[in-house]
Amino acid sequence: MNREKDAKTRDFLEVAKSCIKICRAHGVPLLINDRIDIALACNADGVHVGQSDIPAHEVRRLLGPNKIIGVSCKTTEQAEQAWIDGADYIGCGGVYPTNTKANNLTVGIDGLKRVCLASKLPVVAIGGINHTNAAAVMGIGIPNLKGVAVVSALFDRQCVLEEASKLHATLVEATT
Ligand SMILES: Cc1ncc(COP(=O)(O)OP(=O)(O)O)c(N)n1
Ligand SMILES: Cc1ncsc1CCOP(=O)(O)O
Repeated sequence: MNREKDAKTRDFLEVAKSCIKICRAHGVPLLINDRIDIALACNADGVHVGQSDIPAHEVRRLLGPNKIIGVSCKTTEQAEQAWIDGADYIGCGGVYPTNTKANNLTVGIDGLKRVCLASKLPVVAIGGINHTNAAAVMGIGIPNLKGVAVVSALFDRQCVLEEASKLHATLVEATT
């Protein structure tokens, strides 16, 4: 996921194009946060939108049937709408408090469970997740909870690679 909240459009596109090259080389899909124009310009694999961004049904109309669309949902009603709008997955959170996103309501593990149970879509948990609590999140044991998304657990640390390995090991243990 390429999430650039303050970048100039041209700079964002350059970063996205660099990310696409790396992702393609490793067989990893790249989604762009919020920006359909950037996703189209760099031929990304999809877009993730929040509740105050362009509605997912418009994203689907613009990107066509083959791109991946994710929608942030905190409630069962939003999850239902994401399904109707043609989303491919739901991002649900913040599961725990986070400093990464201002004024972000924390839904907790209970909110995450409600959204998972209300939808047929795969769900990714987000917000305050790191290698110390990822096992507890995945441990709720609801089949359509497919993973976690993190920002500060990797990028607010000294070594991204080391933190990614720790988180990866935790997730492998929690899900096998
Ligand atoms: C998997 C996943 N979930 C949620 C988000 C956040 O998207 P959004 O609600 O649009 O919030 P901002 O990132 O724009 O602040 C995400 N990017 N990925
Ligand atoms: C983008 C977003 N949406 C819900 S919480 C969040 C930020 C998650 O960041 P972190 O992993 O640093 O808590």
